[in-house]
Amino acid sequence: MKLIVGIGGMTNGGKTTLTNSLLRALPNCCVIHQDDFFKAPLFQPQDQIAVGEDGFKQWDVLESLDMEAMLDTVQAWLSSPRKFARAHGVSIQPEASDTHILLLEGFLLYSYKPLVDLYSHRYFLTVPYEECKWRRSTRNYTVPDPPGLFDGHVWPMYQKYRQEMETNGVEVVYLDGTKSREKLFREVLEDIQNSLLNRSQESAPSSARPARPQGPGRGCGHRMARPAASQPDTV
Ligand SMILES: Nc1ncnc2c1ncn2[C@@H]1O[C@H](COP(=O)(O)OP(=O)(O)O)[C@@H](O)[C@H]1O
Ligand SMILES: NC(=O)c1ccc[n+]([C@@H]2O[C@H](COP(=O)(O)O)[C@@H](O)[C@H]2O)c1
Ligand SMILES: [Mg+2]
Repeated sequence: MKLIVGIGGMTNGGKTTLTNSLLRALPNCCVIHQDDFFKAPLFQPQDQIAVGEDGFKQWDVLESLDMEAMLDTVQAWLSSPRKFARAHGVSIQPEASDTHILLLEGFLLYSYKPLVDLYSHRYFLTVPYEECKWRRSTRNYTVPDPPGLFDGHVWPMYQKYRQEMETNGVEVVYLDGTKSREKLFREVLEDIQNSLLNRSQESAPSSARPARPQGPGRGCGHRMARPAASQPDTV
């Protein structure tokens, strides 16, 4: 069984933190970070990040990422998760050797069409504008934010891509990034574990299947919904 889990959402929503915790807890789990696909490799002055009319380098647009290369990496995992795991130093747990999980983590995961239907789960972390801006001001990116980048480029691009995602009807599970790290981790871990359980029961012979629990409360999968206007960002 192969599961591709997207940990997406806004910059500084807590994606990398959550992903690292899940990576340690899930069996046979590999990760691909979208940040590794910026068209600006470290220590390479000739990067391909355009400068916009606003004067800012356009880091937060899809064209600044080599999404074809990211897709190729996902395809490599899909064609042989064992080989991929071995190459990335992930050892296969014998008691779960048929389960393979790939975490995709990044701020524009659901805006690239060839990837959108490959996810088994699409999570989307958000925090309010003020919290996002504050967290961002404490970060040290490889290329430091110039003054005004957040309000002039980062936030408007976040709003544009999220709006597009909603207009295109991409279904995501929203996660409140102001919850504690532990709470978010438990919530998502439980959700993924439930779907592993459900899938293994579905593939088992019907005589061997235990009865399923009824009603809500099985993880947070029931909150998978079309993005609605009830998810505003407080600016
Ligand atoms: N649940 C949380 N509550 C409070 N702060 C958090 C939480 N998750 C992450 N952070 C902090 O927010 C900042 C951004 O987290 P990070 O995981 O790097 O976000 P992202 O990858 O979405 O940009 C870091 O300083 C991190 O320690
Ligand atoms: N990794 C890099 O090379 C690099 C450089 C400049 C800006 N960034 C920023 O990284 C952000 C995405 O990463 P986070 O979602 O972890 O914040 C984008 O908002 C972008 O502005 C990354
Ligand atoms: Mg990150």
